Amino acid sequence: MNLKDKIRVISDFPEKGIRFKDITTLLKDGEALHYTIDKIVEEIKDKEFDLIVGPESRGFIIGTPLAYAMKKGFIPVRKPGKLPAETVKLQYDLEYGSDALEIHKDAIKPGQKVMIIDDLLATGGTLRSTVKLVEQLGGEVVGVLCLIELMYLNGRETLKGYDVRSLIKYE
Ligand SMILES: O=P(O)(O)OC[C@H]1O[C@H](OP(=O)(O)OP(=O)(O)O)[C@H](O)[C@@H]1O
Ligand SMILES: Nc1ncnc2[nH]cnc12
Repeated sequence: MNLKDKIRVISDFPEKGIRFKDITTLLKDGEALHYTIDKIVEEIKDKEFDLIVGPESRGFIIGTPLAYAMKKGFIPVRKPGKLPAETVKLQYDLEYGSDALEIHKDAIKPGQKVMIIDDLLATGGTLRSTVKLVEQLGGEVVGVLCLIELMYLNGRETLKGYDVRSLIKYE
């Protein structure tokens, strides 16, 4: 299956000049969704880790079924004000705009091994912040996996030294 064919590209959303990679067309296709999660499992099965961490909101969509398939716990990293217990917070820049992310302080025990998952790597701001939040709690990031990588934005430059993998690349 060619997963790129399942992704819809929408020009000038949410701003002029952005070519938005819309995964809802992949998600609504049961075969494609199943195949996607299986492919990610295959891609990271050489890694040993305790937890999967995913940023809101599309990181939840990919990260939770993956955690289920691999029998790992899932930790949500959320936009500010959403998590109910004590958190640590980080500000970051995006391809369009800026935002902040939070994680529960007690989500990860020092020394636990973490795989970070998201749907898409653009500038790398989101995943870089997610890495920092995990490390602030003493977690060890063993890898970063994104379904889609926008190569032209060089997001992996912000993640130098980490094992960054992606399934679908846009040049
Ligand atoms: O590499 P970056 O430049 O940080 O961009 C990538 C992030 O942008 C999108 O999320 P967004 O913040 O739009 O939130 P959403 O998942 O709730 O739509 C996408 O799901 C990634 O998390
Ligand atoms: N071009 C893009 N398409 C979809 N999601 C994104 N998040 C950041 N940039 C994006």
